[in-house]
Amino acid sequence: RDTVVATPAYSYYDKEYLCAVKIGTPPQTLPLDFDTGSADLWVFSSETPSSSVSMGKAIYNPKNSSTAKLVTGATWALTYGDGSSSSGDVYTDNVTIGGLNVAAQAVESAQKVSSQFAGDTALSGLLGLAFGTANQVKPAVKTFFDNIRPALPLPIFTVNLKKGAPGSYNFGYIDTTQYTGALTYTPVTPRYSLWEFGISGFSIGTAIKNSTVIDAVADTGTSLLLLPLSIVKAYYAQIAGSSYSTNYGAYVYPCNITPPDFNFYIGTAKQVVPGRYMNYGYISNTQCYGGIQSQGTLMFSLFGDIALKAQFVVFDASVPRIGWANK
Ligand SMILES: Cc1cc(CN)n(C)n1
Repeated sequence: RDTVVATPAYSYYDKEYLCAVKIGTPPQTLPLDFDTGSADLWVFSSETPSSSVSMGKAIYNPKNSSTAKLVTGATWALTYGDGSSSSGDVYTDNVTIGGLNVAAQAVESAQKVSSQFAGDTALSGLLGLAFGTANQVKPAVKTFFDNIRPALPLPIFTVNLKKGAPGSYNFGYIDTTQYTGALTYTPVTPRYSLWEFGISGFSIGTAIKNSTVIDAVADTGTSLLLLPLSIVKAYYAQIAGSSYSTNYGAYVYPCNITPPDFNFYIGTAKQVVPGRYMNYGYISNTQCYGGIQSQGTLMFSLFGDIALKAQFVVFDASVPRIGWANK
């Protein structure tokens, strides 16, 4: 069964989830951040300035791989929603995830990385799982999922991230033991080549449902749950002692309080993000960084890891559609 373990890095607050990916011959294993919010597979490599490569970080060295081939003239450059960036050139090489192997997968080698990546001692790159039309290589290359898709029994992958514990990405099948209740599907509109879907409403704690359609993107590469400011304000209004910290540019709350659940609705199905999942880390002895924050000027809400770790999610490219279940 083609599954790969997703281990939380900085597991106190689950900043990101990393999966072991084997690249080259003989295989070089790198921990990559699987990101449904982007479509490039890029890695720290022997071409990355050593000043940007933290001690002990696994890198890809194409010179040590008998199956590596430079893609002459191909280049890439990425800037993510949080302002981080990277760029470089491109090789093809053997890439294996779980039991799945792609012989000539485009592997984007970083010749430049921004300070956020240089300062991240855990990850060795990203593996994009958004739609291939978002790939930033010139000329464009295929994502791992697009390459492996014809070999899968079903054109899907599932995401089962967990709070402070390893979860899993499964390719081509649904493990029905990974969730409770029913899976509820809703269409995906890949307007921006992203896994963009509509939720039919939300509720805070035990309050009744607010029926309002919200445009959202499921993004495993984003740590938080980013929502419209009006909803964020209504949420923190339920937490005595919470406030907006201009210092952090974020809502914070007293760590000794368990926040209310945040519930979102897929059709009529209620999907729960438990309040105990909302602690994104201590910023002092008493104040904690909230897992729900404002989406600001973004044209959609971002359902990042704070929401995803409470759910079992099916990313189904056949329609496309996305399926949600509590667990
Ligand atoms: C590195 C990275 C990935 C993502 C989500 N797609 N962000 C916001 N930053």
